[in-house]
Amino acid sequence: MSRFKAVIFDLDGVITDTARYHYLAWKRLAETQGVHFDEAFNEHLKGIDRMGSLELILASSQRSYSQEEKLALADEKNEHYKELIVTMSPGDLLPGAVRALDTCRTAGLKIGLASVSRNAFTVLDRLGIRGKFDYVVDAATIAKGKPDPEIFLKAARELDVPPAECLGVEDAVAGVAAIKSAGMWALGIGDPQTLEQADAVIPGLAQFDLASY
Ligand SMILES: O=P(O)(O)OC[C@H]1O[C@@H](O)[C@H](O)[C@@H](O)[C@@H]1O
Ligand SMILES: [Mg+2]
Repeated sequence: MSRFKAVIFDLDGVITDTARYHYLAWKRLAETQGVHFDEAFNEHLKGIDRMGSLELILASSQRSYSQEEKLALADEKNEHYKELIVTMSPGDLLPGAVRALDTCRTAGLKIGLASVSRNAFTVLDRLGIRGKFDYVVDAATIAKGKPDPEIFLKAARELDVPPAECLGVEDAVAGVAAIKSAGMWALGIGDPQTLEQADAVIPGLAQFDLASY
């Protein structure tokens, strides 16, 4: 038995290691603009939507950019990202991901996906797990990205479960903040010091233990 009625998962960095591909694509883009980019800076971009991430990168640039130039740079990054994910397959599911989803299903919980990535449906299809979700938020319908709670609240509403009975799972600082401001219980994936706002933190879904939350 679980005290939750729904579990809402993030995708990138939780279910599959696309966080790595976003990192590589942003790093290349940043370097073409003369902006230094490393893992520490990337940590601030996790969970942030495409244009928001670009703004953070360009804030360190010497020059200013028109809106048209920004859209072109965002497209360039996305084309590179799409090249990186083209070979993805079910073999790219992170350890424990399918078991975690199946555990929630067996326990009778509803399962949602709250990713701000506009590539989320493509990634789910490549991983072969789209059918495991009761509801997947379409990032294109979200006005405010994480850390705003909008995406998690939308998932809860569509799943017809009150936020207080939802467990959110996230690898990003902005994502954990979004879960908490949605009034949900937050399970962090990664480093407890980085994800200090989470209610509990595990290294990965291989350690997911629904009964203990
Ligand atoms: O560019 P996309 O695929 O719409 O992704 C937007 C964001 O999606 C999030 O899931 C990632 O953590 C971010 O790194 C990424 O920028
Ligand atoms: Mg993530």
